[in-house]
Order: sequence, then structure tokens, then C-alpha cells
Amino acid sequence: MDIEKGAGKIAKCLRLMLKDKPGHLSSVTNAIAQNNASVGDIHLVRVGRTHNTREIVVYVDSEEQFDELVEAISKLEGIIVEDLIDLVHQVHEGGKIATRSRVRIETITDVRQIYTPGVAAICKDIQRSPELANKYTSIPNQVAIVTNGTAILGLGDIGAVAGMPVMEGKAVLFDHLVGVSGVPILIQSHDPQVIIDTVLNIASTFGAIKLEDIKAPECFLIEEVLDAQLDIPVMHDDQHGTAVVVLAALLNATRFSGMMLKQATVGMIGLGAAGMGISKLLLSYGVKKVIGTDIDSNARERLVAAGGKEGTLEEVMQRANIVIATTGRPGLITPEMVRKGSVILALSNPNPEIEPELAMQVGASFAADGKSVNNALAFPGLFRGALNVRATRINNKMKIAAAQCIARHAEEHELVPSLLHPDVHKEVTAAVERAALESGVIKHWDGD
Ligand SMILES: NC(=O)C1=CN([C@@H]2O[C@H](COP(=O)(O)OP(=O)(O)OC[C@H]3O[C@@H](n4cnc5c(N)ncnc54)[C@H](O)[C@@H]3O)[C@@H](O)[C@H]2O)C=CC1
Ligand SMILES: CC(=O)C(=O)O
Ligand SMILES: [Mg+2]
Repeated sequence: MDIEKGAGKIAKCLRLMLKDKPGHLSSVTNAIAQNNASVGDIHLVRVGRTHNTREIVVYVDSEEQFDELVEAISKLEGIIVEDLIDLVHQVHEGGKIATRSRVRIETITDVRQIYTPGVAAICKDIQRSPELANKYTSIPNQVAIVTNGTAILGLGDIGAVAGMPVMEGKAVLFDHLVGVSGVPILIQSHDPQVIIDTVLNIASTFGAIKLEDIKAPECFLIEEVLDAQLDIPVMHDDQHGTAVVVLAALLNATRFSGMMLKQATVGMIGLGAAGMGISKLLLSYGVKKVIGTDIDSNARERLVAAGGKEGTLEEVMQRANIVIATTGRPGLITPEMVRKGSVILALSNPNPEIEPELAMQVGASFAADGKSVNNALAFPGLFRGALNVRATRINNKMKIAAAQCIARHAEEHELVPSLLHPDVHKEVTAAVERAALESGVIKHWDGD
């Protein structure tokens, strides 16, 4: 089901008993339309003598709107609301991922091959030639998804365990979109050195390390040290995955509005992990004017050190042609602040600094939020491509190649393609592989 395209953002499900007579289902869909909600999937779950039971998914903007809709439907003649199903909690029951075997076991001979005694021959091969781990184990297809829970989406420091559903979500996307096994690693520490040491000690299990939802400024040091010490790719998704998808969105936004990205004034609101990752990639792409604000003076200094300028929130909103917000503060951008014709990417999740519809109503030329301009468009292909060619790192050339590829897959007047675009992740993978090969960050590549 396509939540992005639904009128509302929240998917809800009602189980209804409807009299088996013409007109009852349409009275329900009418009530949904009258309450400004929209209809998703409809499943017939039970056929009775006088009544049928159907589960109907509806998209709403708020819990209040859903309550009003349920009340309206309960008053309809011939309809009984049997249950309200919470789809989000339902899909999380039991967790979203599991380790599954890639081999079948049918006989005891199979057991003796995959396990002892057969397996010992493989162990000894790898002991003699460690390189063979890439052929005979799952290591080169496994990516650690490492968090300490300090910046889970825009929810703040809620702890690593509370962040696990996000890490599992990233693992599901890895598997579904590019066949990578993502393994969540929860680290119970705020100390960068503990995180560095923990990752260094477990890194040999993985083909790459994806840091996730670790707050600034600790995330910068952690990534820098791990990148220097490990010969596998280490990438903090909130910095670089986000930067790639933002660059893709801006390549399209500026093309549609006849602006030159490199000449535009880009305003950054929030200079944490995401804000700094975006600023650095835009500066290295050639954007000349990046002006940024943050409530933390150290963060503003970081931008200046990287080649940007600092300003107040008001200055950023008045001067920038393009505004990118990554503060975790819903509603921070008020309608009065929006400059006519500007591009607004309000990227905080789960709720943006300004709703895109509102920004457009008050004069933005393009606006998007963090669920459509989302690093999930970038990280699968970045890691898949890097793993495929055994790149030792993910460099700017690979990131820019990924961004250009994502931008090309958007439909006319779309900033970025759908996350479920049938080709985008395959094509990003190929673009990243080419860029890695061209920039020589390959440990060993035998060409097949
Ligand atoms: N759409 C996407 O793909 C992504 C979205 N994000 C979103 O960006 C937000 C920030 O994430 P991170 O950068 O990882 O967190 P972070 O904690 O590293 O950075 C947040 C920054 O915002 C600043 N900030 C907070 N309130 C502010 C205000 N009122 N005005 C100016 N600056 C303010 C903080 O001082 C901090 O520097 C989150 O809501 C997250 O969901 C992050 C990564 C990807
Ligand atoms: C998308 C993402 O990584 C975040 O909001 O933190
Ligand atoms: Mg994140």
C-alpha cells in the first residue's frame, strides 16, 4: 500500500460488519470521503449469512480525524464497527527481522556438510587464506547498523533499545531493496571511545559499517576514527545518506525552477549530523553560498570551518533560495517565514519543520518533508555498490554519482523518485560501483 500517495499520513484499519445488501460499502466510502480521509486496501475477511466482515484501511492526518471518522461510520445504518486495528503495532509484533538459513537441511548428510565435521575444512581454508572468508561466509554481505540511541529520528536521546525499531526498519529496507543483511548493533554508551572500540572489535563480522542516529558532535569523531582504522566502508547514514538524497532533490528542484544550484544561496537550519553532512556535500559539489543556523554555537562554528557562513534563523529564511531544515523541531518554520519562490526541504522525522502543503500554499516553489526526501533512497545503493566492488570507503565521488542517479530517476516535477521505484536502487548500485572503480578505493577486485 502506498502511504506516500494517500491523502493522509497515518494508515489506520477498521474491521466492519456490513449488511450483505447493495449500498452499505459505498456508504462507508462516502463517509470516509466526507471526513477528508482516503480509502486504502479493502479485504473481505468473513462472509456471513446476513453480514460480511471487511477490513478497510483509511489514511488520515491525525488521531482526532480518525476518531471523528469512526464515530461517523458507527452511526451508519447496517454497519457495525467490530474492531480498530493498529497496523503499525501489528507489523512490529515479534520484531521485523530474523536470521534465516540460506541452505536447506533434509538429511543428516546435509548437517555434516554445513556443520561439523564438514565445516572444519572451510575454517582451515580461511585460516590459511583469510581472503576466502569473502567467498565462504556471509561477511561480505553483512552490514552492521550501529547506534547508541542518541538521535533516534527527531525523537532525541531515547536510548539504543527504544531505537531498535528504526534499526530493524533500516535492515528490512536493506534486505528488500538490495539484498544486504543489515544487523542492528545497540551500544549502551555515550562515550565515543566506547563506540569506536566496540565497532573495531566486531568489525570483522561485517563487510561495512553503517552508523545510525548517533547525535552530533560525537558522530563526527566516531566516523572519522573508524573510517581511518578500518579497511571496510564506514558511513554515518544521517550525515551522508541524507546529503546524497538532498543533493538529488536539489538537482531537480533547481532544474525545474531554472536556478543554478552552484549559484544558489542554500540555508541550513540545524547543523547536527544531517545538517553538517548536507552542508559539506553541497560545498564539495560546488555550491558557493551556504548559510546556516543552529541553537548551538559550536555547531555554527563547524559550518564556518567547513566553508559556510553563519546567520540567524530569520536571516537564513530571508536570504536563502533553498532552505534545508534538520532540527528535529516540528513547526519551527512558520508560514510567515517562507520566502516566495524558495525551495523548502523540511526533513525532520517523524514530523517536519513545516508541512510541505503549507509551505507551498504560502509561496514555496517546491517543498518536501523527510519521509519523501529520505536517506533510504541512498543508503541501499551506496552500500550495495561499495560491497560489490569491495570498496574500502564511500567517498564524495561515489556520493555525487549516487545523487545524480537518484535525480535522474524522478518523474517530471518530482524532486526524488519513490523509494519503491523499480530500478533506482539497482542503478544507484551500478553508479556507485563505477565511481568507486574510477576513484581507486578498491581493496581487491578480480573483475567477476
Ligand atoms: N529525511 C532524512 O533522510 C533524514 C532526516 N533527519 C532528521 O533530521 C533531524 C536531526 O537529525 P540529526 O542531524 O541526526 O540530529 P542531531 O542531534 O545530530 O542534530 C540536530 C541539530 O539541530 C539543532 N537544533 C535543535 N533545535 C534547533 C532550533 N530550534 N534551531 C536551530 N537548530 C536547532 C541541534 O542543536 C543540533 O545541532 C531529525 O529529526 C531527523 O529525523 C536526519 C537524517 C536523515
Ligand atoms: C531518515 C533518518 O535516518 C532519520 O530521520 O534519522
Ligand atoms: Mg537516521
